[in-house]
Amino acid sequence: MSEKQEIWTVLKVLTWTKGYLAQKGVENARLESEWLLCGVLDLDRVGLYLNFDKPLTEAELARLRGMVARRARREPLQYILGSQEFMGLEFAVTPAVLIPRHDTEVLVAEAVQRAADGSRILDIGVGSGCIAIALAKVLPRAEVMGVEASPEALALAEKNIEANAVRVTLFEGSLFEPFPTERFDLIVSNPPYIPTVDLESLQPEVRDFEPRQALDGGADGLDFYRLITPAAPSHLNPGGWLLFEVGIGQAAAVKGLLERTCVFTDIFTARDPSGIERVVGGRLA
Ligand SMILES: C[S@@+](CC[C@H](N)C(=O)[O-])C[C@H]1O[C@@H](n2cnc3c(N)ncnc32)[C@H](O)[C@@H]1O
Repeated sequence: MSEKQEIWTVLKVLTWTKGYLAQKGVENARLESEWLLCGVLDLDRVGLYLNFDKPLTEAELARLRGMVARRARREPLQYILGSQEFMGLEFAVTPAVLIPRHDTEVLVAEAVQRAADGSRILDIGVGSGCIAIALAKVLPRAEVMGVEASPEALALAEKNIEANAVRVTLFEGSLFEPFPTERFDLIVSNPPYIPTVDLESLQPEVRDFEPRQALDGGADGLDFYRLITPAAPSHLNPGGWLLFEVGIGQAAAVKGLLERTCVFTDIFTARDPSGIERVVGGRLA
């Protein structure tokens, strides 16, 4: 987009942006360009299509240029636009939190099936708050709590709780630290689970922008499952459930961790829409 007096219509900008982002290695460059333009013009995609002939103002072009430059550096679209949809809810996101993934909706769905409306629920590693907030929305009488080690993530999760008008209580700390004697009916966690050696080969959007603290699961990616699983029984009510999201190829190992405690029954795995075993859970006997 040069500075000279050219008329930059929505369609022309869209075509240019798509080509530029594709050249920079951005997948789905056309769709992402549409989302960026929607963000700048405050339109939905239908509105964008209906305004293909509309020229952008200088201010709109300047704003778009900034956003396109960020995306070309492979910053995730969601950080640029500042939000991500999850379970039909809107979540503010910043580089302080992992961007909620649709695969994580499987964990929420499995949790909802096992919770009662009055359940006491703990989400370990709340991040943006997507899991805890979705659970509180579906189970409005549940007592939902979340623990998070990052104060910046906690501050954002608080905003998302308010914006989604749910009741979730947050605690700063590591794993069960804020709850020495508390027991829950359901403990859920999508912990960091990327093996440390794999971090450098992640796509740039993840490797260079999402928080390490949300990704690094230790040498084999299983550190958090090893910490949480043996500690969970003393924080669960009898019959209470422990449910994890797991990374690709980790389900068998995490299932093994639950089995080795000898106190979990009804151990199960659940697949995401791509057929990958994404959730592992068990019930305290
Ligand atoms: C994979 S992210 C999941 C975030 C969110 N629950 C989601 O599903 O999108 C893991 C989260 O755990 C947090 N975390 C890392 N170590 C922790 C610890 N020791 N105690 C509590 N939270 C921790 C990270 O800061 C991050 O927000």
